Amino acid sequence: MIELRDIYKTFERKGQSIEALRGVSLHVDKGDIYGVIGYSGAGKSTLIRLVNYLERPTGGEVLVEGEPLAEYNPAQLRAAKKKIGMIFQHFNLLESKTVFDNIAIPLVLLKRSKKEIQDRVTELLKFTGLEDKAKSYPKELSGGQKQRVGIARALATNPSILLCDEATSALDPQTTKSILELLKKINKEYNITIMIITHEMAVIQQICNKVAVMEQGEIIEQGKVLDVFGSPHHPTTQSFVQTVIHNSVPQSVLNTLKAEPGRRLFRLKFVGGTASEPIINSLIRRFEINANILFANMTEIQQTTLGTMILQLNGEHTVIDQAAAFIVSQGVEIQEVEV
Ligand SMILES: Nc1ncnc2c1ncn2[C@@H]1O[C@H](COP(=O)(O)OP(=O)(O)OP(=O)(O)O)[C@@H](O)[C@H]1O
Repeated sequence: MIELRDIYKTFERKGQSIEALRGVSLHVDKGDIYGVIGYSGAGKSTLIRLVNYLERPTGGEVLVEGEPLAEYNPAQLRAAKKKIGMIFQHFNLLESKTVFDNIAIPLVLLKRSKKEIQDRVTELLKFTGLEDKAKSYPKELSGGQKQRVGIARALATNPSILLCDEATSALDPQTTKSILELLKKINKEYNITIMIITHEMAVIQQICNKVAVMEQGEIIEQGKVLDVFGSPHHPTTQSFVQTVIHNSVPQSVLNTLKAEPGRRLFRLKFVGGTASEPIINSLIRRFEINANILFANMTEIQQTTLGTMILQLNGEHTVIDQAAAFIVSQGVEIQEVEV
């Protein structure tokens, strides 16, 4: 659907070269909600702007639905771009036009008939929950409503891809949630593939099925959201994941544990069904150990429960080893934490 092959992008400014992207490859399948996350300056905006050819790569290939955009003449490129809608952090609405007219802009540019424009805009106003705002001006709308207008405008030409550039960064958490729900609905009901860039892991958690983590122009980790959240490898990914899944033991607790020899600490990870199994109960019944749950947390990602637990086990060394092996046999990942 969208393929970036070994993309390089260098900006030249005041005699200086800035390498915004360095060998980025990624593949977005039809139906994906693909999230790209990274700190400021990682290269996310540059990357998403390459997909609809607002930027051209210095090296590498961009394929959208198999089409090599670099080889297209301007007319072909315009036709290809019709399949791609885009929404922005600051909405980019025309203040002098009503909501209806803002949504109609892409259709007017394509010289569609009045009737067609009326029908399509009316449908989109309904879909985005803006029926009563058709005659309002952007300055009369809340941030969430403005973004709904931006979304309706992006959908006007029936695109197959929707690109979202920090679409919820200017919104409060509740409004963010409702906009993300709308994006999910667009993905499901209109079967539109979505690519979203963000610096908030909560956005990835709420709607994406796949994620790529960027740092300094490179993708440092990518995969299914559940896999990346469950086992983040790179320290930057780990720190993003920690913003939504708190699984580290506070230093003050670690300090008290140091004074207790013979006790060992483990981090457990439960995925899906194992999260609801009474494993700790079985553990205490089977082995001569004491178990102390220091921390436990459950998160839902892609309709799957991901649980983490910090468990302190007290008993004989070999018995604790057996208990740990039992936990593994129950399909739970376990890792000893050094204190
Ligand atoms: N038009 C440009 N001219 C020169 N340098 C640019 C240009 N656009 C981006 N850059 C540089 O490329 C790098 C990546 O920028 P980019 O905006 O893609 O990052 P980002 O991850 O989207 O960051 P942010 O979240 O702050 O927007 C930065 O060092 C930036 O200064």
